[in-house]
Amino acid sequence: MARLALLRRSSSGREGSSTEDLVQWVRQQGGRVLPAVHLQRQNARGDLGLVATEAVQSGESLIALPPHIPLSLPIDEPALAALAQRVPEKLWAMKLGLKLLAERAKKHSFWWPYIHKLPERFRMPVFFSGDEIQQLQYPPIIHQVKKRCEFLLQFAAEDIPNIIRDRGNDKHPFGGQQVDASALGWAMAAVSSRAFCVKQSGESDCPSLLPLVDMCNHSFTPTARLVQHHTSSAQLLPFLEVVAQQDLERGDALVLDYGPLSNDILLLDYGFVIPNNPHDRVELRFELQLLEAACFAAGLHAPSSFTEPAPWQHALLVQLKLQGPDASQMVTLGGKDQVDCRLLAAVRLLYAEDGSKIRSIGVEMLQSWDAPTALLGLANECKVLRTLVGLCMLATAPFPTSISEDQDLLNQDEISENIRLATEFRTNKKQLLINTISSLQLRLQSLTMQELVSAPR
Ligand SMILES: C[S@@+](CC[C@H](N)C(=O)[O-])C[C@H]1O[C@@H](n2cnc3c(N)ncnc32)[C@H](O)[C@@H]1O
Repeated sequence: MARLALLRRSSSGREGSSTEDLVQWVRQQGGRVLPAVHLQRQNARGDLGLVATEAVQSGESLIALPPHIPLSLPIDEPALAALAQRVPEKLWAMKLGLKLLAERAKKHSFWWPYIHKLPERFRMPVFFSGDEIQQLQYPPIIHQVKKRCEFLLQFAAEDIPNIIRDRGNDKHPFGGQQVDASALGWAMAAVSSRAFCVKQSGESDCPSLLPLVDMCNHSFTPTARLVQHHTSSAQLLPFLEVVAQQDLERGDALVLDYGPLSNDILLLDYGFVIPNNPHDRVELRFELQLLEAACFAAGLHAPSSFTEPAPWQHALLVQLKLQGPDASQMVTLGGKDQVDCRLLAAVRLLYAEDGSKIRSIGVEMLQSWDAPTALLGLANECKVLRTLVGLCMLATAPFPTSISEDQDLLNQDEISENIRLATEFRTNKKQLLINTISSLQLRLQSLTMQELVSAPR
């Protein structure tokens, strides 16, 4: 796969300028920034973040933006709008990214003080080399990264030249400047890692870049929150506000919760991962052959239903949308519930001898761990748990390195940032599977105890 060259920008960028410029610009534009709020460099890489330099009380307004400051859709220029229409809906960040690129190309863009403060490089895996992408070791994410790279390369090589040819050079969407796959990748990464969903006047949600607010880093235990006020554009303040979520001490970071995001999304869209992320999962495609292999891995004999489900079992798998024309076969391992509820129900029903009990308890209940006793009997539930453990073991197979090998690599100072990120990503996935195996085994132990207690003497 072709590597996207790192973007070179003509301006001096964020490294050459004061962190106060952006705060001053927001104030000049009618925004409010509490004097205690400061933009600071976080590390040698030049990453920025907001901190409180004095104590702040919970509920205090930290930043307030008027409605004209956010950079958001729609796109007014026809050539750019036509280009944005060619972007698939799920790559929404690219649509706003096109507008960001067009503004960056303008000599006197209103948003220049903001654009100039954006990072020059991003750490998302679309900027990795082919080998670094392979180091992620997790097929679903490798697939997504390759698709994004292909899109960027194709959009730069075909869609942009086609629009310029159709519309003429005088209506060039980027003011005559050449935009290659690397520049597109920069814009998509800038938007995906910084845009917030904001309600527009028509009440529809719209991704928007919020200058200064987007200098808040992420935490699942945030110290601040974003509040949107309903205001007409005639009213100046406040439109969007960052409010202290708790009392802040001098030196506390202003961190927002970006949402319940998995490490897949954090890596692809933000270029970082969170260890023990409660929203992370491992994805699998539901296939009976895989479940059969999981039985064997768990040392169980797979009943014939695993190769040929009875008609009533097939009907229930269709109802769970794991088989049939409307099937969506992606299921997950990990998280609070340990496994996808549809997967739990499927394994339970495949081990059941007849459908009468399931009909009485209902397919909803079959998907839940909440029943006080084993739903279809202790023997059934033990086999279900062992099969799910076997499935987790199989899910570790695509990872060629062990967690301890990953740790050894992470302990080396000289590894590149990309390899470090890829290794952190894959080791977290493996840890998630190990945690899931432990939780399932704990359930199994407690069931075995119940079985012993209830067994006739
Ligand atoms: C909305 S921006 C926040 C400001 C950013 N630090 C900057 O220098 O412009 C989001 C980016 O900040 C970084 N970031 C935010 N929260 C982070 C976290 N908890 N751990 C690591 N990086 C984080 C990531 O690079 C992410 O793409």
